[in-house]
Amino acid sequence: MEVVIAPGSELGRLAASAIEQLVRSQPDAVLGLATGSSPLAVYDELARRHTERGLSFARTRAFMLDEYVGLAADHPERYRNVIEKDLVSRVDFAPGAVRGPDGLADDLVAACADYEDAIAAVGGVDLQILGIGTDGHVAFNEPGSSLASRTRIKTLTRQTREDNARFFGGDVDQVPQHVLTQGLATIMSARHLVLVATGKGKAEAVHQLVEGPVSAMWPATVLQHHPHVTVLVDDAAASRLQLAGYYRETFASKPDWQGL
Ligand SMILES: N[C@@H]1[C@@H](O)[C@H](O)[C@@H](COP(=O)(O)O)O[C@@H]1O
Repeated sequence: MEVVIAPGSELGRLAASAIEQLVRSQPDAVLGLATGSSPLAVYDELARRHTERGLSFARTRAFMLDEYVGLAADHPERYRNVIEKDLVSRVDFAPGAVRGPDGLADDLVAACADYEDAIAAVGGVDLQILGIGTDGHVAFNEPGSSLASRTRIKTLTRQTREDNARFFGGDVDQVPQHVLTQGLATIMSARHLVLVATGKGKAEAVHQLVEGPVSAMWPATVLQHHPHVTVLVDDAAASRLQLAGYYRETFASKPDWQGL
């Protein structure tokens, strides 16, 4: 696991560079997209590179991590609509190239299985962008999630609904209780995981993710078993890391050509 501690403004550029390198060398790459505030700087930077440098996603496919169950098709907080606004509408993905779990399906269990099949059918995700919840969830894999889980229905914790209430006018009761989410094993199948976390509120989750014991109580800790993980954090999110000095030194002495 590589930990990079850098100013918030730099984190988006680092993640975007990893994506640019992948997409330029492999235009039909498969990306994994996350919603939430953490990846926004990455998406802003990708949109800028698309406009200014001609970075194209015309042959790239993408899969989203998760979706609320039951939000109307035109609800602004439906993750499919959020990613459309934050990234898809600003670059040049082909129609239908970006997919998410169908939180409006009549048969949610079948929709989860179909989603797993769709990811497998394109050969899996090459680079997955991730955020992390204050309770250590990734996607919507809440504490207690099986470390071997696949895409399925989950019930959100009160904590996550309170954290996400800011997107629903501050009203926690408007945040759906149920979601469809890629499982931890689904996420672990991606070839490169790039997790972005900023702010003091994420410091304990980041400490557990990088330095804690692997446990379903902090679902993100399963990433310690993945061979290629990049954790991009600002100073505040890094503030509880015990080996912060070592991570800083390691990154400072890394040759440029190595990439993330
Ligand atoms: N399902 C999403 C996660 O994918 C995201 O990583 C997390 C953190 O969100 P944010 O980046 O807004 O703090 O919360 C949400 O619940």
